[in-house]
Amino acid sequence: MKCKIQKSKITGQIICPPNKSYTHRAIFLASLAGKNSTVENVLLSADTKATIETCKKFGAEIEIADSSIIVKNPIKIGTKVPEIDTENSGTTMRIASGIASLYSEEITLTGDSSLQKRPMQPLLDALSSIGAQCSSTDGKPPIKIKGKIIGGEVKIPGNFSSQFISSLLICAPLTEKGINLTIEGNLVSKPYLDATIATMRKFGVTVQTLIPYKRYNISPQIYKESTFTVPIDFSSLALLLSATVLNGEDITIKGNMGNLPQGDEVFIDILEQLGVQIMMDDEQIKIKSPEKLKGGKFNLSNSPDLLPPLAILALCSSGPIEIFNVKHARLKETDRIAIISRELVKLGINIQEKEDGMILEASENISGADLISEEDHRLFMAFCIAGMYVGNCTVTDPESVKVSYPNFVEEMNRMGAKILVD
Ligand SMILES: O=C(O)C1=C[C@@H](OP(=O)(O)O)[C@@H](O)[C@H](O)C1
Ligand SMILES: C=C(OP(=O)(O)O)C(=O)O
Repeated sequence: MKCKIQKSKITGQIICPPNKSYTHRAIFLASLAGKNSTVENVLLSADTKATIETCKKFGAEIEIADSSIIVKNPIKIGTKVPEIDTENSGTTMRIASGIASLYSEEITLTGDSSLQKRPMQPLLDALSSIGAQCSSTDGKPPIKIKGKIIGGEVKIPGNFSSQFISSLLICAPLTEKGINLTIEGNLVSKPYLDATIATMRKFGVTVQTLIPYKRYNISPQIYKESTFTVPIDFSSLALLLSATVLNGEDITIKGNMGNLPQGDEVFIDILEQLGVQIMMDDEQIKIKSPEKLKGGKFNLSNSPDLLPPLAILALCSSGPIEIFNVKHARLKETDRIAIISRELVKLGINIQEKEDGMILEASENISGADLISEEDHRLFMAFCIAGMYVGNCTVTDPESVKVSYPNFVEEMNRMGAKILVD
């Protein structure tokens, strides 16, 4: 499928969707805690439904009521678990692998064709070092894990994905000895580790930070019942803000900002650096954009999901936008550095692709094109927003939005966008 996009302006109010990363974490931890643990304001999307289904396969009994989920009975470690399919969700696959290693029976975890290209080996090596038997084809899903891990000293490289470390942190308290974790080299996507630790704390488990982003100790503990409220998603907010900069007239974005760590909050600073004025409080955000942005250099090591919404802002920048330190964006649903470089050039943006990022500068000749989003939700949404600015575009794979922002197209059209799904 693809959609046709005409030049269009959006206006009015929009509610930012709930956070995907916190929804995943809270569902897993509520499922480990049980006893009517509740997650409120959940994001119900394909990825988070994959997490709910995964927890059910681990034996949890979960009820969905409007925008909440309630865990009636917890994950039963030790029961027979059927094959788990985490579909397109890297977060589900990585966190579920840690939980699977707590079982003595072999568990198979698989995913869709995109997930089958994403790395797992560093996590499998770490789990193997404390007693799991793991196998895979080429270090990628499908994988088989047979525990059970007993805990102890674990080392893991930090330069692929913070999700491996989140996975180890989450299963650590349920091991016999607990885990002493050392992260080797520079850790990418650091704020996601803070998000994991903050969620664990809300479910009654303490992580002892010996050296931030380097060494952690987690003693044996149990997850306690809790009620967790999910804040808005700053990665989705970044897309809405880019849409507002490029195409917005008097937009108010609403939602509970919360006070939990979210690395993608840095998009607000990035916009300010580009020359945008921000007016925000705990419940809403409005912006005022200049005719042309200033351009600048941006380190996205801690916030790789900002790459698509930032890259499209080159369309209205007078100076170049340079993005660096985000090589790990090549390991997402697609190689986002390669696909953005390949596609945005079709609109008339000059792009210099680098191993760890890119430099983008709009040419004099911006014009519509047929963009291929390779079924990557963040690329689809960013390309649509670019299409609304440029006009006369088509973008493939509108159904991919189900992963993180299921009503994105409807919401944009409600506000005045002209996105026609074929
Ligand atoms: O833990 C998480 O919720 C996530 C961590 C990040 O991945 P990496 O740590 O692999 O960079 C991010 O890109 C992803 O969208 C969600
Ligand atoms: C990379 C992403 O998620 P995941 O790793 O969970 O697939 C994303 O949402 O951009």
